[in-house]
Formats: sequence, C-alpha cells, structure tokens
Amino acid sequence: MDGFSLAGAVSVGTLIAAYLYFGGRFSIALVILVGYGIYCNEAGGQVEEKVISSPEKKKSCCSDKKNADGEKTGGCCSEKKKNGAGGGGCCSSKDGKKKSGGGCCSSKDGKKGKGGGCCSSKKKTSNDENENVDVVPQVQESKNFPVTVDFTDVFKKPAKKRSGTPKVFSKNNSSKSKIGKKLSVSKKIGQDGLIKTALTISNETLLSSQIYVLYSSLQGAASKAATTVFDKLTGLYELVNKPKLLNLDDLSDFDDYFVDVPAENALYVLVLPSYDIDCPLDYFLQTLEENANDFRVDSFPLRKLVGYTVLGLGDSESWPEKFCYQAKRADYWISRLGGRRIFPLGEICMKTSGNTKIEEWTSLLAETLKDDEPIIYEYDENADSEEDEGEEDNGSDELGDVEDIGGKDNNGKFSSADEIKQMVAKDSPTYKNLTKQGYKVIGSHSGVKICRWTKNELRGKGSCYKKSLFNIASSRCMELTPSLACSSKCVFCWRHGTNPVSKNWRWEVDEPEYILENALKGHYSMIKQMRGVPGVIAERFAKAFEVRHCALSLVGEPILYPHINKFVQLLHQKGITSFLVCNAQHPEALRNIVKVTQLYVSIDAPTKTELKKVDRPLYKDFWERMVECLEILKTVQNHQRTVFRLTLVKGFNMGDVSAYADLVQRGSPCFIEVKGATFSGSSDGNGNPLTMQNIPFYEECIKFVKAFTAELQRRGLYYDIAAEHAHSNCLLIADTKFKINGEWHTHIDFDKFFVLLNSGKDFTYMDYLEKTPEWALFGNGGFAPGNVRVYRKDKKNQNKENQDKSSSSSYSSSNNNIY
Ligand SMILES: Cc1cc2nc3c(=O)[nH]c(=O)nc-3n(C[C@H](O)[C@H](O)[C@H](O)COP(=O)(O)O)c2cc1C
Ligand code: SF4
Repeated sequence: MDGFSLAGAVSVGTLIAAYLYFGGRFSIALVILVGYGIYCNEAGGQVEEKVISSPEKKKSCCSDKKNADGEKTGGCCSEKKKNGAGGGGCCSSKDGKKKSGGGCCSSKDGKKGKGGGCCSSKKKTSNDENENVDVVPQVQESKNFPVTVDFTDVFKKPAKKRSGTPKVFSKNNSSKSKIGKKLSVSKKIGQDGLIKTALTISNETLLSSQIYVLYSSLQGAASKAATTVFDKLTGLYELVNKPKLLNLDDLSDFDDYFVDVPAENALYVLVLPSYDIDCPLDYFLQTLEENANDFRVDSFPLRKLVGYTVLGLGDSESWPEKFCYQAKRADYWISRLGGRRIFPLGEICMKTSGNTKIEEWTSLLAETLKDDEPIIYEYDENADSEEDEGEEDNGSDELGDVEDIGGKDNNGKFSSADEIKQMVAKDSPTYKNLTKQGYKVIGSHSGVKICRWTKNELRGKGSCYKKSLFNIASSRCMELTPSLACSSKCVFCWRHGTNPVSKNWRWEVDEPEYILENALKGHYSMIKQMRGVPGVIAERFAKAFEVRHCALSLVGEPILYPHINKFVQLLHQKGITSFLVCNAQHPEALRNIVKVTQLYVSIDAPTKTELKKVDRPLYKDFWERMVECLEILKTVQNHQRTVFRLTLVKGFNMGDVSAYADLVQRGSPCFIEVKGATFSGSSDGNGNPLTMQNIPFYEECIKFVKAFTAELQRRGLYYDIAAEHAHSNCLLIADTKFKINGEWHTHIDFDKFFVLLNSGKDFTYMDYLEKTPEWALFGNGGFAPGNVRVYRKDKKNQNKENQDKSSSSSYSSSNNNIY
C-alpha cells in the first residue's frame, strides 16, 4: 500500500504534468487528481481501523502514511499532519509545528507531546458516531500512556429539529455554565423587518403544569396573599400537580429558578410587594436584570417556563408614583427573559382594596388556567388595521362583483339557475383573506374582530371616540357584522377588497342565536389572547368578558341580514347595547328596524355626483334611496337616537357644507358625527384611490365642522359643536336640545336604556341621556381619564410630506396620531 502511494503519486503527477503540457484540459486533470486523493484517503482509513484493533500497533503508531514514516522516526503522527507539513518523524500539534522528535502524540493544543506512544487526534473523537464508538475503548486501553483526549463532543446528542415552543433544557445542559442554547423564537417578521404579532401555544397545558407560588414579604401581606393564591390553586381539582409555595428569600441561588427552571412544566406565580427603601427584592430584580443583559446567559432562558404571572401589592395612596413598581419591574424582566405571561399583572392597593381584590385576581387566574387559548407573545400595535371607527364598510369582491351574477328576481325569489350558496365559504379566498386580516368569520356570512381601541383600553392607552362622544366602554365593545357583504364600495373602506358586494341578500342564512353565541365566543377568545400583552389592566381584562356594547358595523352592511331585528333583540336580552350603522341604501329595512340604542346613517357625500364618486354604490337609484332613508329617520324612526356619520375625504366630499345642510334638514338627526377618513393602506388590487393626500388634518376637520355648523345655524337649525375626540379626528355636532340647562348631554345612560326597553313602554332618545363630562367637551381634546397617552411612531406607509406637516401642527391626521 505504501509503495503504491509513493510510486502512484509520482506516476500520477508525471502523467498529469505531461497531459497538461500537451494541451490537456485542466478540469480533467483536476478530476483525476481528486479521484486519486479520495482513493488514497480510503486506503488510509482501512489502515487506521487496523491500528485501532491492534493494541500492539497502537503503541507505536497511528496512521497510514505517517505510520510508515513513523517507523523511521520511531514516533507517530496525527491526522493534522496530513493537512499540512508532511515530513517524517512525529505527529503534529494543531498547527503542525512539531514535525520531529521521538515518539509523540498530540493534544488539541499540542502541548502534551511526550511519550513514545500514540494518540488520537481531536478529529477522530468527534467526526461521527462510528468513530466515537472506536475511540472510547482506545482511550481506556491506553490508560498507561500520558494521553489527553478531548471528550467535549463525544457524548453530544445528535441535534434534534425543534418545532413549536422550545423544550426545557436540563440544568446540566444549559445554564449552570451560563452557556445556554439560544432557543428559537417564533416571530412573525414583516417586510419592514418589524416583529409582528405572534401567538404562542405552550407544550404543556396550564393545568398539567407545576405551579410555583413565589413570594417576598417584609411585613407579611405578600406572604398572606401568596398563601391565598396557593390555597385557591391547590383547591383547583382540575390541576394535576399540587402547587408549591416558596419564599424567594429562601432560595440560595436565584439562577436555579430564573436561568434554569426547577421542572420541565414549571409555571410561576409571583406575589411581590414594593418598597422604595432597600429590601431583598432589590437584589432579586437586579439579578433578573443582570441575567437579561448577560451575553453568557441564553437570551430567553425563561422560555422554558410554561408561563408566569405577577401579583403586585402596594399602596397607591402613599406611593402613587411608585405604586407596585417592583412588581411591574419583575413582570418586565421575566418577560424580557422569555417568560410567557399567562395572566395580566395584578396591581393591588392594600390600603384601599386589599384582600377582596386579591381573591378576585386569584379566581380569575384560576379560571384562566382552565383554558389553553393561544397567547399573544409579541404585540405589534402597528399591525392593527384602522378599522377602529366602525364604518359600515362596503366592498369590492376579488371574486368579482356579484350584482350581475344573479340573485333574487323581481319577485324576491331566487332564480332557479342560482342555487343558494354560502356568502363566505370556508375554502374561499375571501375567507382566507378575512381570517388573515384577523377576522373571525362566524357561520358563513358574519364576522367579528377585536378593534384597536378595545385593545388600547385594555392596556390603559386610550379609548375610542365613542367613549368621548357617547360613553361607550371600548374594552367591553364587540365589533360585529352579520353581513360581510355590502351594496357599496366606498373609497375609504379599509377591508382591501375582501368582502363580497351585492344589492340583495342571496345566500344561506345563519340563525341569529347561532351568530351571537359564536360571535361572543370569537370575541372572547381574541380578548383572552390579550392576557399576555404587557400593560393589560387586570380589572378591565376581567370586565371585557362581559360585552356591554355591540358596534354593528365592521365591514359589510348589517341591515342586509334578513334577521337583523331578531339579532338586535337578542343583544338587548343579554344587556348589550346596539349601535347600528347603515349605508342609507336599504330604505325598506331601515323603515322596519326595531329600537336600537343608536341608529347611524352614513352620509358620505352631500350631492349625487360626489356620492357616486365616494361610495361607488351598486344601486342605480342610490341617491333616491339615500334621500328616502333620511326621510324615514325624520318620520317613522324619529323615536330613535339618530346620527349622521360623515367621513371626510379631502378632494372628495369636503367642499359643500350647504348641500350637507340640505340633508340635515331632510333627516333631522339628533347628532352629526364628523370624522376624518383614516388611511387604509395601499390601494393594491381593490381600486381604492385614496392616498395620504386625501386624509384631512384635524385642523381641516375643525374648520369644516365650524363652517357646517354656521350654515345650519344660519338656516335656523339648532345645532352646535358639542364634543370631540381629537386623536381620531372626530367631532360631534349635536342638536341643541341635548344642551340641557347649558350643559351638553350627549352621553348615554345605558342602564336607563335597558330599564325603559324592558318596561315595554314607548320612549325616545331624550329619556336615556347622561351629561357629557368636561374632558370630552369640544375644546378639551376628549382623551378619557384613566388612560395614559402614548405617542406612537409614524407608520411606515405615511408619506413624508404629511409627516412633516403633522409634526409642525398641534394635531395630526389620525394616521400620524397622538394616542
Ligand atoms: C417603608 C415602606 C415603603 C413602601 N414603598 C412602597 C412603594 O414604593 N410602592 C408601593 O406601591 N408600596 C409601597 N409600600 C407599601 C407596601 O408595598 C405594601 O404595604 C405591601 O403590602 C407590603 O407587603 P409586605 O407586608 O408583604 O411586606 C411601602 C411600605 C413601606 C412600609
Ligand atoms: S365603537 Fe367599539 S368597535 Fe367601534 S371603535 Fe369603538 S370600541 Fe371599537
């Protein structure tokens, strides 16, 4: 074999040189050379196997060619030598420097080079499993020799493909050495590179987790509260494992719990007081922070937890600025360390509410453990669409407009050619598109979606304009449509061409009971997903599971639904108010509508030409239909609390206040709600022609409203500007009959509404009024107290010109918003 190698090398080399000299192709020469190399390598492998199985030989040497050379020098060699220096004699160190000397072996660093025996190189021990099997006995048998073997990789498990939520790593594997493995984070990254909303689902169900109630206490309150939590959870018979109660101060090393975790299915409930003086918690928080910033620690070690939640105790009266600040910090750092918040942070003032609130929080937590809804882990506020204002949006249809496809004939019957289909079948592109946008499609024609304001209010970051104008609690409001189809295709619609359009109902009909039950389920499941979002206020979160208001708008035309009246009555039976928005294209349905809490009609333009341009209605007699609707409001429906809703689009419908005043005269609404359009993104594919240039600034909306009101007053119509929500570019003009004794009463007394409704007596909008609070009045901005205003970054789609403009103005368009 050796002779062959030498002679072979020389002759192959000579042949190749001759071949090239006579004009042979370099690539072919290279192939021959490589082939020869592989052949020699395999031959070497065979020799090495023999060496391993022969202790005799092992003492003297180790590899093929080197073996031969080694005999001359009496030494040995490592594979490393193959790579580089060649030469006779001994083995090389990693860098191949030890080319001579008697006997030898190499370690990884080449230092242990003495001895006449032999050794294995690092490469031998790690290459593959077969080699490992050979190497281990070799080392055992070589124990008489001064051999160093690097075992680092010998017992390493083959890497497994991970999917879903990362698994728990054992203590040994990860963090004691503070060299944990980076766990992959499942995030939805947008084109802009930002993390979008992501849902997490735990590997373990919450009920099969091992709960650790961890607390710290100076004066006993937190210790008592922790016991309450512990007792309550222990009594939860569905829980598989009995919870454990631990004092944080008793832990010898926080890393055992906050870098490593004590069990694969660990779930932490922390009960923490706050002290503005030095206390043991300071060290705990410092440790969390240090670990989060320590590059040696796995970036997300607490991903190993099934989840966590924090209950903070404090005193909001004496320490308003620092109320529960340490619990908040713990909550923050644990989430930074990868913890998955399964329930909102509790903040309890022990001076005012104390034990009752602790019980409440604990009961809610216990309830939450019973379901395993996915939890939003990352939350991207910018990912929310601008569907916040409840326009009765209309739409084009990517399947094609359906007005011409058929439907009912003149007698209102379905033509035989048309079998009755589902409006939005589960396998349709429309369904996919809607669900992709965050809608829950209920049955085959209804939809529900949690709006941005509902989320904002849950997080104490502001409420929608209907809070300022009418007293709606955004966190208890469900936005729903029983008809995803519409009879217009408004230019400002934000549904991006996903919902079907039609003049009439021509689909399968779902029962109202079914829609309401499943809409509530869908809404609550979306609320539940919010429980992991930072800043969710536990109290609001709890109340959000009792929907109080229903905005019948979203996309589509709710009044198209054949059982709309029954649906509204079902809402009322459940104590849910009804805010019904319609597009003034269905006078018959409007005439027959039952009592609702507030009845809207959209007035998207004041003249026939402009209305056609803005609404792009399907009906040819769209103008006459709208006029008829206005007259119905003034007559048949004049007991209702009626609202004209104007959506201002620059360049489309902001010019003619006089023509608007004509319409007000026809319809005599109680209120006129004026709102600047919001930008609904690109017009790709849905024929939406709007750009940011069409979005009015708040100053422009105010100017319009002032001119409009002046025109109404000039005509002897008693209207005035009552309230505002500057953040939404929204203002309310009200009939002055709502100004009672000099004070505006645009808010609604919802309890009174239900009392009146249930009495069975006739009543009007004047019977359930409430005073408009000071902060909501025009001139005061309309930002609801109890929320913290957050200044949001501009959206990526915003055009530069508008950004500049907004930054120089006191208000901005709704997209550049101050929230
Ligand atoms: C000296 C002192 C400082 C405190 N500082 C704060 C504080 O900064 N923020 C807060 O919310 N509560 C503060 N508190 C209130 C405690 O957090 C509250 O009484 C808590 O229930 C105490 O829990 P413990 O009895 O388990 O120690 C303070 C109380 C004391 C006595
Ligand atoms: S009324 Fe309800 S659905 Fe509409 S924006 Fe306000 S909170 Fe959202």
